[in-house]
Amino acid sequence: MITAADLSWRYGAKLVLDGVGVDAGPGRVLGLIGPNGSGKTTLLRLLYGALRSPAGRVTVDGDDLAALPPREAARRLAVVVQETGGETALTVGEMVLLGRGPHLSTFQRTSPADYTIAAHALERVGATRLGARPFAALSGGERQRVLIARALTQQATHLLLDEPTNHLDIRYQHEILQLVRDLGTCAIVVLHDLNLAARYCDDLVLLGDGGGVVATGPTRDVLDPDVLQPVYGIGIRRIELDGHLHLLFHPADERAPA
Ligand SMILES: Nc1ncnc2c1ncn2[C@@H]1O[C@H](COP(=O)(O)OP(=O)(O)OP(=O)(O)O)[C@@H](O)[C@H]1O
Repeated sequence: MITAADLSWRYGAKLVLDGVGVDAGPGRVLGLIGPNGSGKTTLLRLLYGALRSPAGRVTVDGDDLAALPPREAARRLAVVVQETGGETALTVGEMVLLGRGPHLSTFQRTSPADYTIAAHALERVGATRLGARPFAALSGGERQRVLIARALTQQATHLLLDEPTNHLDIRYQHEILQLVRDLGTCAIVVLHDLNLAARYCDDLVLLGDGGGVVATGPTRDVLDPDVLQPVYGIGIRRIELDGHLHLLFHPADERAPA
């Protein structure tokens, strides 16, 4: 469970987040959505402690994140962000094994059990065949899957992901988000694709341009065209198909009749 209240952030004079709260319950997948520049990545960084809000606080299972020793924080929070390790000389297998770091004491070497955990994680993201390749030589989508495998290897109790479907083809977009769901751990995920959010998130936080939360709550409540249209500035229709909610988008000059 991750909760946060009253978070704010400025880049210079620009107020990006103002009094933002987040409530990610145990075993639930919380999506952070909103237009470009609304502060999703900044909020995620506040939630995993890369940035420290001048006010408010973030708690992980009730403990203040700012007070957790780094190793303990890393056992609780696994983070998958964009553009990680592009210049590294590590192989994929070595990269994934780094996820065991928070579980090893200083100078302790990885054990066969650690290798098994890493191999299993690579298998879960469909990347076993990449194990011996240099990480830096992978495509964007392959890298993304390997970084998710590293997060799984970390066996943290919470997972935070920034646009994990970026670079992934349509099959892996669904497979990775289904995997996140199946893990059953508390996850917070920045997503642009509202239809992926509809399918895989239990709850959503919708950020607007003004630095605040426009709507928050169960996914079906937040993905309301009346709520979304003014925020994204595009016509939106909502349909139900095969038991799933889908959104259809219409630029202003093609607005479908209600
Ligand atoms: N290091 C920085 N220095 C100055 N401004 C920044 C910095 N990082 C982000 N910003 C600005 O803060 C605002 C929020 O950025 P952020 O990346 O959090 O938004 P986002 O919702 O994740 O955007 P996107 O959907 O485009 O990825 C943007 O206006 C961005 O230009």
